[in-house]
Amino acid sequence: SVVAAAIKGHFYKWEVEYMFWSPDGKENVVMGINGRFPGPTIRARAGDTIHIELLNKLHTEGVVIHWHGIRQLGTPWADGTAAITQCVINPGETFSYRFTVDRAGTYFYHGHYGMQRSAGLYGTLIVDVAEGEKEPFHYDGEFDLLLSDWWHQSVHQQEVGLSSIPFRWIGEPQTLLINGRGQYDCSLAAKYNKNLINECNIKGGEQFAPYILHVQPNKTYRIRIASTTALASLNLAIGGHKMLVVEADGNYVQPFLTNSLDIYSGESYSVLITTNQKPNNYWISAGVIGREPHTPQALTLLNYLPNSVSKLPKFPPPVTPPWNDTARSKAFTKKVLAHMNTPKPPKNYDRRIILLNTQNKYNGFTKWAINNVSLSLPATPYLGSLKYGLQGAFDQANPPENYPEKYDVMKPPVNPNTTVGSGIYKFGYKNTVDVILQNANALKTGVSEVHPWHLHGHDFWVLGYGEGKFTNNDESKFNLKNPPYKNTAVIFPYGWTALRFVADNPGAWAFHCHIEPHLHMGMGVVLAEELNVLVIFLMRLLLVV
Ligand SMILES: O=C1O[C@H]([C@@H](O)CO)C(O)=C1O
Repeated sequence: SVVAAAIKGHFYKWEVEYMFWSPDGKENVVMGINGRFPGPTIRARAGDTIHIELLNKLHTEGVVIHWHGIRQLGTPWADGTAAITQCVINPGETFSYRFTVDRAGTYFYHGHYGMQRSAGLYGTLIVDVAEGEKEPFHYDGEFDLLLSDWWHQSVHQQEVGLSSIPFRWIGEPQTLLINGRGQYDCSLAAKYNKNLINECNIKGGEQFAPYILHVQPNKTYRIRIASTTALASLNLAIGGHKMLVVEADGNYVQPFLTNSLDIYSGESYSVLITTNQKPNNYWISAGVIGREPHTPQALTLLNYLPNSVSKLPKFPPPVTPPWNDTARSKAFTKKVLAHMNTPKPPKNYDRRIILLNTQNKYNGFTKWAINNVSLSLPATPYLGSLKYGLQGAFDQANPPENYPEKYDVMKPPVNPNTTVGSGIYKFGYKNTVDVILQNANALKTGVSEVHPWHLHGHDFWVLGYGEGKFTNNDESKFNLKNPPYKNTAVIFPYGWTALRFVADNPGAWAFHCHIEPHLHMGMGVVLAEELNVLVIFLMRLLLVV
């Protein structure tokens, strides 16, 4: 009965529908769950089973939900990726997600069909350590911040723009949101420069009222920060307080102090702060880096009790570092190293795949391609096609594992024409795979963008980052001692990022740029791991039960 109670505790009935909402003070339509935006927070303990019965109440669209950072060990069908692990849930239909959250950490969930994440289909997922276990650090209280970006144009308009000739880019977001709350056309910090922008007239109950962090003096707080932005890379800072970074993507890291935190879409971090400053209020700000910003900072308050929240902090909000200071961003990213108890990477790899990231054209459409293949998802989900051997369901040829040696990553593509395909990379059970993500120049001369790559079903070790074209000599610089163990890693402009993972989770897994419009334009690949092993695993399970 204890077991039954635990399972019952994590049974949720969710209904997804569009609803009117004002995330930033301007009424719009968002995707809500059970009438809420963002969706409800899931909180469980490591080892627990989560069971979500998802009813699609959208009238004309399918839906799925992906549990970002949860590896789905032995449950590939619960990963929630449309056309990869499942058919979309049709309007009026219910689908049951049942999976184990095997490891404590900061995670989130989001739509993984079309651009539904951009439409607001997301929420927080926190896994606490198992009963009787302890975190490797102490804290008195906790806050969870889910960061996102918001456009006033609907995702349908955005999507039509991306797939039109001429191409219409979505542009920069209107507002940055913290826990689904932001302010458009007014600022919480207007008092510092009155002539520039209006002060927000907020009473507290509004949908766009900031989520304020109320703290007691002289305590330690854990702030969990996850980014589900559609586009923006962010830098977050807390006035007057240093942050001790202790977790990244569900794994503990070697703690390090920082004044500000870079966070790319798909990443999550935990930081510890100590409220040992003068008992005033302080600004928490998040601003755009990596792309030229046209969006004001997201703002909220660190409110030292018993101060009123209306007491203005002494200093204006922290200034976001220059968006194009990539040297600073790289230095920050390289500080993220594994905690000593993290699993170590195998010393050698069985297979190395080099993935060239380029922006190209296909019949006049603007696309992103990997080794000159822009991903086009098939009608039948890969997981089923692989299990039942449906050879006609997707391209059977393996996609290329490298790109032409003469390709100049520093220049726009000489031949910008790409191909479109649905082929997959297949791995033997427990193969150690190295992936080199190679960035390049986009279509326009002198432009190379930041792309955060996210892997489903696994964590990978980030063995290194480098400039220009990856060569075999770069391998000698790999960090095999304490590489961070993550599920999302960024590639910097004109650079490469080296990852290693063990293909030990049978299934069909998405691996893609976490920028929503980029994935939609084909910036991803699909990996498949030995499904026969899965059958064996299930048979064993049946024997045990
Ligand atoms: O995919 C993208 O398209 C635009 C630009 O390259 C063309 O308008 C942009 O900034 C992207 O990230």
